[in-house]
This record gives sequence, structure tokens and C-alpha cells, in this order.
Amino acid sequence: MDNKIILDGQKVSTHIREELKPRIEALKANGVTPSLVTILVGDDPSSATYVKMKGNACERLGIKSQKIHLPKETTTEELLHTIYELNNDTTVHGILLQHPVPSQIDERKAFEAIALEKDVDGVTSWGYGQTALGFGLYPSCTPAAILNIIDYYNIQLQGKHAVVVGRSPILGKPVSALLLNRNATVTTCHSYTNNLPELLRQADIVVAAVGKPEFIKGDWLKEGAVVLDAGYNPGNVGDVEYNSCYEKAAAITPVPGGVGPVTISMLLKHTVDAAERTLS
Ligand SMILES: NC(=O)C1=CN([C@@H]2O[C@H](COP(=O)(O)OP(=O)(O)OC[C@H]3O[C@@H](n4cnc5c(N)ncnc54)[C@H](OP(=O)(O)O)[C@@H]3O)[C@@H](O)[C@H]2O)C=CC1
Ligand SMILES: Nc1nc(=O)c2c([nH]1)NC[C@@H]1CN(c3ccc(C(=O)N[C@@H](CCC(=O)O)C(=O)O)cc3)C=[N+]21
Repeated sequence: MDNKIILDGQKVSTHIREELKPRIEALKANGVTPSLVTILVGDDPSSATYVKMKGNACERLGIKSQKIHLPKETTTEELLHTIYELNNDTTVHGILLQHPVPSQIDERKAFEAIALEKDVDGVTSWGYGQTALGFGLYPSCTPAAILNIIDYYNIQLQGKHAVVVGRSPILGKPVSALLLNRNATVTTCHSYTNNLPELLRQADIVVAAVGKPEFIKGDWLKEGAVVLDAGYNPGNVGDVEYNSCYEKAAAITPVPGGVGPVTISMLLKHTVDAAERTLS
């Protein structure tokens, strides 16, 4: 069994972005420039880097990107006010509020304020609920990216046991829902899960969304598992211990170059989808 597959997120990402180019041209020919606004609150350096990467990716494709940077003392009310203005601005198609926000802000309340049709990052409870029920506009970008990688590589989900480690509102929970909707049998694990290695040994598909560097070890995997590592920790390491997991897996996403770039492509795609909806 020497046909191990490195799931190349860069390749999937390029494919998605190529498909967007003619759609963006067509929108521009109709007088519409797709436009994304990212809101960053505070000075967290890694958040600033992500927001910058997203802005650069937009510009390279001809999507307008505007960054709003609010001071770390911003109140929930001030942030809500900014979001309401963007909701009412017809030239803005997508709004992304970078997570996490400083602790004095009610992040959930801020997410909920984003208009459903502009929620290209899939953070509202409406968006999540629709994703979970199997319809709706925009699933969150990282879950959508994971499913895109799976589909690009023709990995079958039906009847497979998927174990998701993590249950956050924009990653673990929605990716569990997407996998369930595709007829996988899904186990969602979290910090109170007692027998994680035992559950992982039963997994055909593993999604790591823990936020702990190199947390998942190769010994915990079944031979031939497919591993999708959404983790993105300081030092460019994922949530799986790559070398030991590589040995066991049939296919695995690297970090960097795995889920990350596809996440950004999904954000671009959802922004283009949102712009097209304003024409119909
Ligand atoms: N590539 C990308 O585009 C993105 C990457 N990320 C990365 O994905 C990772 C997860 O992010 P996010 O979901 O936002 O993180 P959160 O911190 O919001 O969630 C982490 C989840 O992991 C669970 N968890 C923590 N410790 C354990 C443990 N010992 N055993 C089992 N489960 C555990 C938590 O459980 P509990 O609920 O019980 O606390 C929680 O549900 C991070 O590395 C982040 O950087 C995030 C977003 C996008
Ligand atoms: N509301 C919200 N939505 C998010 O989607 C969101 C968020 N908040 N907060 C932070 C996390 C993190 N995140 C990443 C996206 C892309 C890469 C990415 O492209 N990484 C490149 C590496 C780039 C580099 O470091 O040069 C890679 O993995 O190859 C990483 C991380 C989105 N997040």
C-alpha cells in the first residue's frame, strides 16, 4: 500500500479560484464588483495576518476588499453599529468578523447582527441552522473547505464513520452537520470526551479541529484513515502530529497547504455568490 495521498489544498484552492474568474468578469460587465468587508477588533497579530491574507486573496482575483480595524476597547454596541451600517450598504456583499474578538464584546451578539445574505463566513445561527438542515446559502468556510477537499479527491463519505474532534460554532459543529448530511456516521468529540483514542481508532475519516498543536497522534488512528487537519497553530503546525499520522493515514492534509488556503477560497466563492444574488 504505497499509494498514500497528500491532500493538496493549494491545488484545490487554485481550481476553485480559476472557476471564479469568469464569474467575477461577468459581474463586472454588469456593473457589479464583488465586495467583502473584514472587521478586525483589537491588535492580535495572528488575526491581523489572517485578515491581511484574506484581503490579498480578494485583490488578486479582482474582488474589492475593505478592512475595518476597530480599537481593542470597542464595545459591543459600537461593533453592532458598524455591522448595521455594512448591512445597509448595498455595495457590500459579504461581511466577515474575525474571531476571536476582545473579551468585553459579546461575540455571539455581533455575529447574529450580520445580515443572513451577507453572512459569507457562515457565523449566524440562521446560517448554521440552514447548513445543519441541509440547505441555505453559506456554510462556514472551513467546514465547506473540508468538504471541497474530500470531493476534489473523490473520497466517499456514505456509510463511513467520521470522527470530528472539536465542536466550535464555526468549525466542529457545522463540519459534523455537513458530514452527516452526506450520509457519514458522525461522532463529534470535545473536551469532555472520555475515550478519544478509542473513538479515533474506529474512524474512517478524522477531522481535527481542536486548537492544540500536534494533539492527535498516529497511534490513535486506524490504518488507512483519511485525515483532515483544520488546525492552524503558531509555528504553522496543525492539530495532528503530522509524521506519525502520515504513517497511518491513506490520505492527509498538510499544514500549511491543506485546509487553510481552501478556507480562503470558500470565502471568495461565497462573496461572489452573494454578489451574483444581488443581480437576480
Ligand atoms: N484553517 C482555517 O481556516 C481555520 C483554522 N482554525 C483552526 O482550527 C482549530 C480549532 O479552531 P476553533 O474550532 O475555532 O477552536 P475552539 O477553541 O473554538 O474549539 C476547540 C474545540 O476543541 C475541543 N477540545 C479542546 N481540548 C480538547 C481535548 N483535549 N479533547 C477533545 N476536544 C478538545 C473543545 O471542546 P469544548 O467545546 O468542550 O471546549 C472545542 O470544542 C484551531 O487550531 C484554529 O486555529 C480555525 C478556523 C479556521
Ligand atoms: N470569523 C472567522 N472566520 C475564519 O475563517 C477564521 C477566523 N474567524 N479566525 C481565525 C481562523 C484562522 N483562519 C485561517 C485561514 C486561512 C489560513 C491559511 O491560509 N493558512 C495557510 C498558511 C498561510 C501562511 O501562514 O503563510 C496554509 O495553511 O497553507 C489559516 C488560518 C481562518 N479563521
